[in-house]
Amino acid sequence: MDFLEALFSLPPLLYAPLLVGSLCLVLNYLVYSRRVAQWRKSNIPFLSPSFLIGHKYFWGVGSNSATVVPLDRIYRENKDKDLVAFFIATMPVVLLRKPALIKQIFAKNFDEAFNTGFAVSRKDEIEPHTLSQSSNKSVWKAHRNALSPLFATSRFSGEGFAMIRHHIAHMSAHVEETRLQGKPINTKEVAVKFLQDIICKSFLDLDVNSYEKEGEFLKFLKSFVKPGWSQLLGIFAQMHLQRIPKLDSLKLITQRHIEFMRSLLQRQMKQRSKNNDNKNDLINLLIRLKEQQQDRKLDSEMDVTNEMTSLGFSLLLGGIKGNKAVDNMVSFTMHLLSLNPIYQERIRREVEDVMKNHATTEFTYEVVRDLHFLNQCLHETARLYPVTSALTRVCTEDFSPAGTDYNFKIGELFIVDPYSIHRDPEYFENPDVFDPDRFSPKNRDSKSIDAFLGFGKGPRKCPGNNVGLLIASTLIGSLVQKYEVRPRSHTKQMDAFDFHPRSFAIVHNDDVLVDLMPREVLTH
Ligand code: HEM
Repeated sequence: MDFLEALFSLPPLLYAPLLVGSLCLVLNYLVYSRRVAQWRKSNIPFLSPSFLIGHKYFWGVGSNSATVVPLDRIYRENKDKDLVAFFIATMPVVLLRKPALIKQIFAKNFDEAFNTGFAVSRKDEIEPHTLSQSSNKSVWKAHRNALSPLFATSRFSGEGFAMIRHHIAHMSAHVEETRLQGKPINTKEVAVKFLQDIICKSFLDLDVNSYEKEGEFLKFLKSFVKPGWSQLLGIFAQMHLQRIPKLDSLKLITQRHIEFMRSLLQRQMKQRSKNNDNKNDLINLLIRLKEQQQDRKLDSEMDVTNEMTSLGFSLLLGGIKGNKAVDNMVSFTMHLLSLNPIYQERIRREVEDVMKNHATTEFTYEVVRDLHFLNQCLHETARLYPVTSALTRVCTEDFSPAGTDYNFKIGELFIVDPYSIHRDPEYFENPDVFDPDRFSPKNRDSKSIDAFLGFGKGPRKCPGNNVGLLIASTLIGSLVQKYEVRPRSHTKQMDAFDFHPRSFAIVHNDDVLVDLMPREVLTH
């Protein structure tokens, strides 16, 4: 009593924070103890929370370490377990360690663990309906089916590749100009521009001309991708406070984004109808959808404008994440090739041989499709530097995976850390070494196939991976054919401490610069 009296005799400015702080401590304690009791009952091994702020390894995240660093430490310290639960701040998570259990939950128990955890308030018009964030299985299924023809790489065969060749010429001119000015090549910048131009043209029929002044659309794209504190907070809030309506500024897709996307799609559709073109892209898909509006029974939660906008965002956000994945893949591969000239030479020989087989001297769809060693290099990069530090699923129904005695309850958040699994010697020999031959058909075994998570797992795995690989192969193949790639900014192989500390994605903290030496000069 004396204590309370003393407390309330303080000025409110002093005692209010003390009261709120104490209340938070009590709430935290309740959250922790309830969940720990549930894990104990469900046979899930767990790590007790450190003093009030979850697991202590995460305390440095965002300031001096990337998310993957604490995840990797927890993964390595719990070798004897299939899975281990702990808290990231007050957020309880279950880290799945074993590929067999991951496959079981992500594929066989798909119906019980469908959500990715980024599901947002169902009241939002657009975000809950985009592919990567969808928490409604029937909408997700319909959208994935509708979009699947757009992810087929055969779309780029024949005349479809002419557009890509046009962008190869554009990119090559830009790279050559930079080189002649004596400057290094910024691999990420080259990849982003190449990709952006191709993805926007092939999906939205939009010429964004990334090499020219940054237009309205590129500014719009950029607003999604900058890793910063607000993005980190937004993602955390999204995973943590799913039922609480979020401030617009913390949403990934804000009202401003929605309005921009709606008017962009309408403009493109109008233009298409006027020109009477028939292309196999998103714009045609939306026109067909609109035509079917009368006789089609739309999901009651959505009208056709919202459905079209969310399809646009599905592609764009997937494409942006994909863009990020592809530009990362390209710049990490260029980094690794710059340190391993022997593999550059093998790519060069492969390009020459494949072109000869196809009786051509230029890149075509068929040439790129047959660059198998280059494809192995890209997979090996995705193994060493997977795009995300956490694949996630949320338990949507109570279940026990077959053959285990774990009982998962609704709301349990599963995370998988591809970086740690990919660097576990149990699945990949000499895991820190860049060795593209481990992905050759001869060397691949079911153990490493199950453990490879570069494109995700189960029905929600990446639908755009082949498009991404095709674009990355075209870019790298055409550069390596002409130039020898030498390291400039990163002269040793990067590890987790070179990653951006405020990004959930595994991205470089600095630009990756290389020098390009023309081969004809070198051979003289
Ligand atoms: C080649 C580089 C790429 C990599 C490494 C990559 C990686 C990934 C990963 C790890 C996921 C999460 C899968 C899971 O949770 O199981 C994902 C999902 C997704 N990706 Fe990609 N991606 C790439 C390219 C692309 C491209 C180019 C696009 C689109 C044009 C794209 C569209 C998507 C979409 C829409 C999803 C969400 C799927 C769903 O939830 O149903 N990706 N990607």
